[in-house]
Amino acid sequence: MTQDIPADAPTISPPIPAHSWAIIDSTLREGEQFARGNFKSGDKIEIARALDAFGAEYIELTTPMVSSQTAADIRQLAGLGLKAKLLTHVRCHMDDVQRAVDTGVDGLDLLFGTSSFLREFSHGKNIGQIIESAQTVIGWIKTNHPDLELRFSAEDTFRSEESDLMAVYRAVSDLGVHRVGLADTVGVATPRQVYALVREVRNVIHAECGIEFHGHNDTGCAVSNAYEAIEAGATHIDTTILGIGERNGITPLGGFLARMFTFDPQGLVDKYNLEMLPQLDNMIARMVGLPIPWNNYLTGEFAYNHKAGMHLKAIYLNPGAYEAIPPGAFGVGRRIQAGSKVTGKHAIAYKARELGLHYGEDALRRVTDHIKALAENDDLDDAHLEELLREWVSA
Ligand SMILES: CC(=O)SCCNC(=O)CCNC(=O)[C@H](O)C(C)(C)COP(=O)(O)OP(=O)(O)OC[C@H]1O[C@@H](n2cnc3c(N)ncnc32)[C@H](O)[C@@H]1OP(=O)(O)O
Ligand SMILES: O=C(O)CCC(=O)C(=O)O
Ligand SMILES: [Mg+2]
Repeated sequence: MTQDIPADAPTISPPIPAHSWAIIDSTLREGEQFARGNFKSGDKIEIARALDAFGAEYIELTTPMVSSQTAADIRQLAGLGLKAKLLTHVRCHMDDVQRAVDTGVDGLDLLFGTSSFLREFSHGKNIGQIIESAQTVIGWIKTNHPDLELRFSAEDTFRSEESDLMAVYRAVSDLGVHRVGLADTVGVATPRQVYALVREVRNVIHAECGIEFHGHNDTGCAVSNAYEAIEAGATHIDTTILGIGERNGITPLGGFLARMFTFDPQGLVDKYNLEMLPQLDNMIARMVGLPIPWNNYLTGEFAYNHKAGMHLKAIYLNPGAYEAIPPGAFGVGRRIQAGSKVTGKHAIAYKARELGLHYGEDALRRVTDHIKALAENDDLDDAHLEELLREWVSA
């Protein structure tokens, strides 16, 4: 983590210092719930080591209740001696917790659905019973495993009654959990709702208790909602590499980092090995057998493609004119696509100069018009463009 960001990297206000929040990467939990997420023991080690080298503060693992192989994998991951803290995600139930405390993880992420949907159709408990279970389970852990980091999340938070939520969060905070979790389980929350609810929860929990946000992307708000949670005082954000998870997934690590980079670029560089992002995205794309989407944040094939003449003129002078984030900070390069009908004379002049070719003003106009006409129905690739520019000079 030694790279420096360019002096002209843009920042926007309000500044949100990177040290005020941490990532809980859930590729090895939520990611296992993705349609194509079925990680073998070796894959899990590769993912955990890569996230650790990247600098993720926490890695969340699925519950040991899944299978005896999963429990063995958790034990193996916990024995790797990673810097990242390992958490396992379990139901608020003594059977799960007793299995989890034997795995050697650093903490448990407990959850209980609080919305009427989940109370009726998932577990059948009312709010009083949920609080009683939390008291039993958390009380037992605090007595028998006081070193474990504990989080309690109200699953489907944003479709739960506010008064129910506040009763649950107040109770678990009184029981001494380290964090409470707000989960937008079906991806329905708006950024404004997330902001307001995090602020409200902040008022009912103890000052030293952290707030975690987990956001699904069903309505395209997973990154904005994570950002709003932090702005309102959340301390931990759940991500997965490429955003993989149930349905269309959760806040993607890359998209979240892109968002936060604009507030405190140096803070991110100090915390994370950002240049590893392409390696992380490629690793998961390979393991799930799908390509990185072309428009993926930062690492998509065309995430840094510049094409229009007006853009290209400015990009050559200062890339910051059309880039919020310098691609080099995340180990990716930009592409200049000069051979299209939307190109302009400045782009063609720059391209020619790179080849050691120079045109007068009239010739530049003519060659530009020629290229635009040729590309009317099909863009020219770089090789074709270069050939044409050389021919034009020698003609
Ligand atoms: C939104 C989320 O992503 S939540 C996390 C989801 N993660 C997982 O489901 C982990 C993988 N799951 C599994 O391997 C299995 O579902 C297991 C091992 C957890 C449970 O398997 P089964 O015993 O076969 O039960 P099944 O999955 O059919 O049903 C869920 C059970 O959990 C119970 N349950 C649901 N939420 C909770 C909770 N927060 N605390 C306690 N129990 C819960 C349900 O009541 C139901 O138990 P029941 O049969 O006694 O009513
Ligand atoms: O435990 C949590 O906070 C989140 C669980 C989950 O995956 C969800 O609600 O979508
Ligand atoms: Mg989820």
